Formats: sequence, structure tokens, C-alpha cells
Amino acid sequence: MDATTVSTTDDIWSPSWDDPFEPTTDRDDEFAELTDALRAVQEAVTRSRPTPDAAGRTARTLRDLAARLAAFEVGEDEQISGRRWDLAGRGQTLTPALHLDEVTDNRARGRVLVGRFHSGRYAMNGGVTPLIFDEILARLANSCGRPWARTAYLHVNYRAPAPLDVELRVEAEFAGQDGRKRFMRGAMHHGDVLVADVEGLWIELKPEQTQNVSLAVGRGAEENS
Ligand SMILES: CCCCCCCCCCCCCC(=O)SCCNC(=O)CCNC(=O)[C@H](O)C(C)(C)COP(=O)(O)OP(=O)(O)OC[C@H]1O[C@@H](n2cnc3c(N)ncnc32)[C@H](O)[C@@H]1OP(=O)(O)O
Repeated sequence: MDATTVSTTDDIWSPSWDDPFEPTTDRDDEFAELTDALRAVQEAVTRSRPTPDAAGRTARTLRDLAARLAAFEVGEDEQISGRRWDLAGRGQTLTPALHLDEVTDNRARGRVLVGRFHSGRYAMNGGVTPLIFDEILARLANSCGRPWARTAYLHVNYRAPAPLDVELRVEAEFAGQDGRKRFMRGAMHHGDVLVADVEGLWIELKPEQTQNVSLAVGRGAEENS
């Protein structure tokens, strides 16, 4: 698609390159489709160099879409985004969509593919690595009915540049518990190459710290793909 010809929503949603973010979700699942489309927009904006005219028209279209969705605004406890535990990415687009293949009481495994939107320059941005680790370690730390815990720290070691547009494997391990403290470990690989590893601490919340935690809609990988 020629950027100068952008004029309709359909044009904007249809990238001209070989799209690594083709929707993988059921077409009857409209919110999942919406999240997929938003990821496609993030990637398209990042990859494009539109003319000022095309950029302006696209911006107006996006603002129009935001205004239309504002009519459906709800409080954080009622929103769908981030709470779709059955979807890779949980229906949010801050973190690259993590496909969880397994979450047991002491291990989690997943896959992630990162595009140019999350690039630091020909490799994954260093701030994105902790996002992905936080996601998988948090899911494991809070799996199997354990009381809710929050991240106290994440210590990330960057071992090699993480390539874009290819599948990365992410693993997490429940390394031990000491009272309210849950010690977690994780690693990210591209093929045989160790890209990054992490140590994290999760602290079980005291009752007075759980008041805003209303996520009781499933938290493991049971329905994730
Ligand atoms: C909420 C659950 C969401 C889950 C969603 C699932 C998946 C979603 C995926 C999305 C994922 C999103 C996930 C997110 O993004 S979670 C959001 C990011 N995290 C936060 O916002 C947490 C902010 N911090 C706090 O709320 C408090 O500091 C917490 C609750 C963590 C502890 O404050 P609290 O007052 O309760 O603790 P304590 O002082 O009694 O200390 C207790 C013990 O812990 C030790 N200690 C404490 N801190 C540290 C530290 N930094 N290094 C080393 N040690 C530390 C301390 O020495 C003591 O040890 P000991 O003396 O007993 O030996």
C-alpha cells in the first residue's frame, strides 16, 4: 500500500509487508480481534514513513476511533483489557503477546515474537525484556491458587541481542519460598542462544494490600494458547 493513498480504516489495517502479526484469534471473538488490530496499528505506525498528509489523515482516523470507544469507558475493574486470561497477551498491548504453553506449580513455559514496535534498534528494546519476564514470572508466582503477590524486584541480565520477528522461548521457575517471599528465576532463548535471564522476588500481599486486586477471573495458562 502506498502511504499517500491511506484513506479508509481498511487501508490502515492492511500492511503492505509480510505481516508477522496475522490474527491468530477466533474471528467471532471481537475483543480479541480488536486487540490484534491495535497491535497491527502499533506495528504499522512504527514501520511507516507516511507523508504529512497521510500521517494527518491517519491521526484523525485514530482519534475518531478513540472517541468512539470513549463512549464505552468503564472503571478498571470492569475493563476487558489485561483480564482476558484465555488470550495470549491478556487483551492488552503494552507487553508483547506471550503465548503460555504450560504453567504448573513450579514451572512456566511460553513463546513470544517481538516486532519493530518493541525494537531498540534491530533488536528488542531493553525495557521490553523485563515486561516479558514480569508477565511470565507473575503468572507463575500467582498460579495454582497461591495468594496474590506483587513484584518486589526483577534483576535482568542481558546476554545477547534479542532478534525481532522470530520466536523467542521464555521459561520461568519457582526457585523457593521464605515466608511471604517467593523467589523466581527465568530465561529467554532464541534457539540455543541465551538472550537474557532474570531473578525476581514476589511478595505475598497482606490482607490490607489486596483491596485493589480484583482479578479473580483465572490466572494460569489453563485456557491460554
Ligand atoms: C497483584 C497480583 C497481580 C498478579 C497478576 C498475575 C499476572 C499478571 C501479569 C502482569 C504482571 C504485573 C505484575 C506487576 O507489575 S506488580 C506491580 C509492580 N510491583 C509493585 O507495584 C510493588 C510495589 N511494592 C510494594 O507494594 C511493596 O514493596 C511490596 C508489597 C512488594 C512489599 O511490601 P511489604 O510492606 O508487604 O513488605 P515488607 O516490607 O513487609 O517486606 C517483606 C519481606 O520482603 C522483603 N522485601 C521487600 N521488598 C524487597 C525488595 N525490593 N528487595 C528485597 N527484599 C524485599 C523484606 O526485606 C521482608 O523480608 P524479611 O524481613 O521478611 O526477610
